[in-house]
Amino acid sequence: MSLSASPLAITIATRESRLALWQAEHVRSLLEGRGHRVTLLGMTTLGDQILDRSLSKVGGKGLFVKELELALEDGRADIAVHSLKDVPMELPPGFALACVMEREDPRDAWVSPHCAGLADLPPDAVVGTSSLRRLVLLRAGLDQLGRHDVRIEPLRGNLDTRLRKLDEGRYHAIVLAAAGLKRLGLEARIRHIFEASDSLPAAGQGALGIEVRADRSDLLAALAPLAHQPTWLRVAAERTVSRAMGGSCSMPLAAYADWDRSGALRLDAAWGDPEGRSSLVRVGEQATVTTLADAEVLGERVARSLRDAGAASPAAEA
Ligand SMILES: NCc1[nH]cc(CCC(=O)O)c1CC(=O)O
Repeated sequence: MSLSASPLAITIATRESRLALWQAEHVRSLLEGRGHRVTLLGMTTLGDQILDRSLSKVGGKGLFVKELELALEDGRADIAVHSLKDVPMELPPGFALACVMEREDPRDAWVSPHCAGLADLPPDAVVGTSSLRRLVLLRAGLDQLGRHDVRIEPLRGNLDTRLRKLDEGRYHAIVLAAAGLKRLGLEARIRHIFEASDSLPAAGQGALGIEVRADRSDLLAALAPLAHQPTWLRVAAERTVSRAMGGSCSMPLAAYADWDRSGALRLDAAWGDPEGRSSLVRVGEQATVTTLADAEVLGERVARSLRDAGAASPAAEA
């Protein structure tokens, strides 16, 4: 039995930020290495155009994904490469996640020209971040240090834009995904990487997923060898927590899974009240996980624990 699918001509739909292009090129080279012919189709999505408002206010993650899906639907492209963090928990009918690839560093990074970390910030400092998750986790860390003077301000734009805003002096420090910085060769800008215990990552952070039309069995076969099963199981557990909590990027939710020394999957989750009315809720559980279904059971359990511990779904908040 041959494991290799027959060579295909594959067009990749991609956003045009430097990070998105790096990711698409990465998949291109892996597919070319397996004998496929690959073309890139660059596209600007609504999410890339809206830079002045917080994404959570204008419709969330789907903004980065929808236009690429249209290109798959009408046949202009065959596959779309996504940062899994930006992919909604439920894909629209007719689409499938063909594979999840090996994870880059999933942690958050602290970037600052003058400050080594939270404890090092000058009085009334301003820290930039685009995510509610980072906001509530940073707030909790700052509260622990008694730093009620520090302000956390929104920061939007692609990676280069965010770094430029830091360099212009608008922030003392910013917090970003380490994965993006590392992929673009910007690792030298990282002053500090938060351990998961200090800034629990978002579901899927650092992992890439490839989306196809569900009826393209030729592509499903061609992409299967790019899958990294240990990553897939981790992010399946994480994404289940988000889905069970009704998660979108308007919810300050973290979910992070990793294998422990015994080979079990340990899943941690955190939820914070963006208005700061209640303190951070944090839970964690582990289970033996060998299938996607096992991962989802663990994710459901952790979501239930979060709710039992006081985390609220959007409906309950309204
Ligand atoms: N929300 C934007 C986004 N989507 C994916 C990444 C980084 C890389 C990744 O998680 O794969 C980023 C930037 C960031 O959060 O700083």
